[in-house]
Amino acid sequence: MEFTFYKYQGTGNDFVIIDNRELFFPKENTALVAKICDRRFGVGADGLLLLEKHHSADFRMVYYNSDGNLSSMCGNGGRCISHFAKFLGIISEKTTFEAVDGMHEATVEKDWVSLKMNDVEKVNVSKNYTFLNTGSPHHVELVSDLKDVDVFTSGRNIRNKIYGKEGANVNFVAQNDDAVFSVRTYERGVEDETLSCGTGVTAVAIAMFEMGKTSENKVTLKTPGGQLQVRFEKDGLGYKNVFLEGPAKQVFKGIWK
Ligand SMILES: N[C@@H](CCC[C@H](N)C(=O)O)C(=O)O
Repeated sequence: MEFTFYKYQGTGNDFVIIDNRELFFPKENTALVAKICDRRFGVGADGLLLLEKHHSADFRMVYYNSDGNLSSMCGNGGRCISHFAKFLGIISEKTTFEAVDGMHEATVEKDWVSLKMNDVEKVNVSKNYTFLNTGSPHHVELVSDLKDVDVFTSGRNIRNKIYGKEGANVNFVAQNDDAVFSVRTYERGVEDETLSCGTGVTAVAIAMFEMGKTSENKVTLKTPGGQLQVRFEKDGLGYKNVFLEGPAKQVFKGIWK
């Protein structure tokens, strides 16, 4: 099977994106998705995104983790696919699209994408960590030695021992300044540390506000792959008008054979 694909990265979280408006892609073929995402036998990516037609919105986003399975919302993927929709001429600057967790709005200005995330209903703060869902489930834990954390081993243990079969993504965080945090994330479905996670940094920003670590509602998140901004409004027990903002880039185009 031969088809054109595009490779994108958003702060180092990388994706293969395919224009599937003609519905040619075999969506049930998880082995093919995993092979495309394999860094030695395929293109290599943290995930694969399909752009499809939608009856009322600009497009639909279908997201697979690199293990080949469909998953929950991907924030950096949402920013990259919005950039791709502009590249295809489906949208100009602003878009509304549907993802697995519902409708999203985004604005694309050159290689900078602002993505509206879903409202967060509640944040569970416990003694050693905070858990919340920003479209995907996230464990957030403050650490004193971020650069020395074994993200793979500790992240995998937490993902499996606390969250069981369904799992969760695990974010380790250090505070740099009042509204600046560094984050390293173990991603479920990639089963490794990635260079950045959009729903993860969104979860970190909100968790830090909820825990009283910052009083700012616009937070800078530094990841190993680059810098993102998250802004939000507190709304009762939850959060609304949550925006994830940062760079997204098309890095190459290829033919899968
Ligand atoms: N990289 C993503 C998160 C993708 C989903 C996650 N791996 C999961 O299965 O929960 C992001 O940028 O949000």
